[in-house]
Amino acid sequence: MSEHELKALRVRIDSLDEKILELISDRARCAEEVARVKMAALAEGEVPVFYRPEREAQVLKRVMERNKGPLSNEEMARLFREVMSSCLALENPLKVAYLGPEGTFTQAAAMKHFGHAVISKPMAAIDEVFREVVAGAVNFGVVPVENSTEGAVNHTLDSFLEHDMVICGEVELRIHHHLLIGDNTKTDSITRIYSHAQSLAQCRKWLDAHYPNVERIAVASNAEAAKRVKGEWNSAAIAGDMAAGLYGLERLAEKIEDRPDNATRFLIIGNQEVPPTGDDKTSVIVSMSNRPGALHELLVPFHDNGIDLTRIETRPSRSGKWTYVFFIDFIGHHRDPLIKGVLEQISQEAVALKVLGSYPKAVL
Ligand SMILES: O=C(O)C(=O)C[C@]1(C(=O)O)C=C[C@@H](O)C=C1
Repeated sequence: MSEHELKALRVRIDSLDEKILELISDRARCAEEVARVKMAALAEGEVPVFYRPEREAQVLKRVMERNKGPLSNEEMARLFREVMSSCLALENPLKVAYLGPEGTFTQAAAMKHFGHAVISKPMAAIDEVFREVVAGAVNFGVVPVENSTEGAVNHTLDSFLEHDMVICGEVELRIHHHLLIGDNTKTDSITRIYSHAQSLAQCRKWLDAHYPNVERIAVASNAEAAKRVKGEWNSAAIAGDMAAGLYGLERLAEKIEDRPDNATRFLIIGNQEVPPTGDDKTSVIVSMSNRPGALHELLVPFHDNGIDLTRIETRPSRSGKWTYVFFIDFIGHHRDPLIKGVLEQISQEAVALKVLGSYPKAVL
């Protein structure tokens, strides 16, 4: 390509950027107007709701449907995600707590869901994320709930039994683990590998094949593992891109997870009910009496009404030894008449039924 051609293309890019800049500013001014309208419509004592996950899901879906390339739908939606995040911050910046410390996959999930224009607060444990939301110190919390290789995150499920919380959204994140080392690491003398227990489990086969005799040490988070490696010459960590970047570590081996489709699902918890979008999921907790056929009775109404169950998990209940509660996720919104009917049917048979929330299916 000649210098002349390159120059001409850059002039075109500059002119397009000016237009994009103007359009983004117009959009931001529109969001400011939206905030004004929302405030004006408030009844006395009513609290304004600036964040509208159902609307955000619609905006992102529309972008993906209309996108003609060359950028992929996901890439384009990510750009709009950030534009919307900045527009919302103009209306009212959100405070979001997540399972920290900085550099965890949960932080990456929080950024994927809310964009970067939020005030984020790392918490030391899942239960603390719940408490922070209950106390009203933040608007929303982000916690992991299941991994495609290792299954349920029991701390999160159990926290729902203790706190009254609304699930306002879900995020799915592809999890890629790397073996990370610091500037001082002697690669032929590695005697210990740090990571979170779930990540060690997700890379078990790779570790058996490549580092069979190296001690595996479970620590509180992948970010904590990365932090430790910085000060030790004989250790490595298993963690993701965010932790590697944060602590300036090098990738000795990339994408070492045993399953290439390894993914984790996270939930957004808050106090805000989310209206239907037409493409929603609902999560409920049900406890049944301990008698033969109880689980069958619970599942029949879903089957009879053709409702798609996406997940069912059992946890010990807090009310007695060998009694259980079921966490069930299914497609639909609890305000849909069909779902309403099914939930009424179930509550007649159940000891207790609690709707944890209906929320838009993950868009990205
Ligand atoms: O439509 C709204 O209610 C807005 O506040 C605007 C907007 C946006 O930028 O599109 C911003 C924040 C909301 O979470 C949803 C959408």
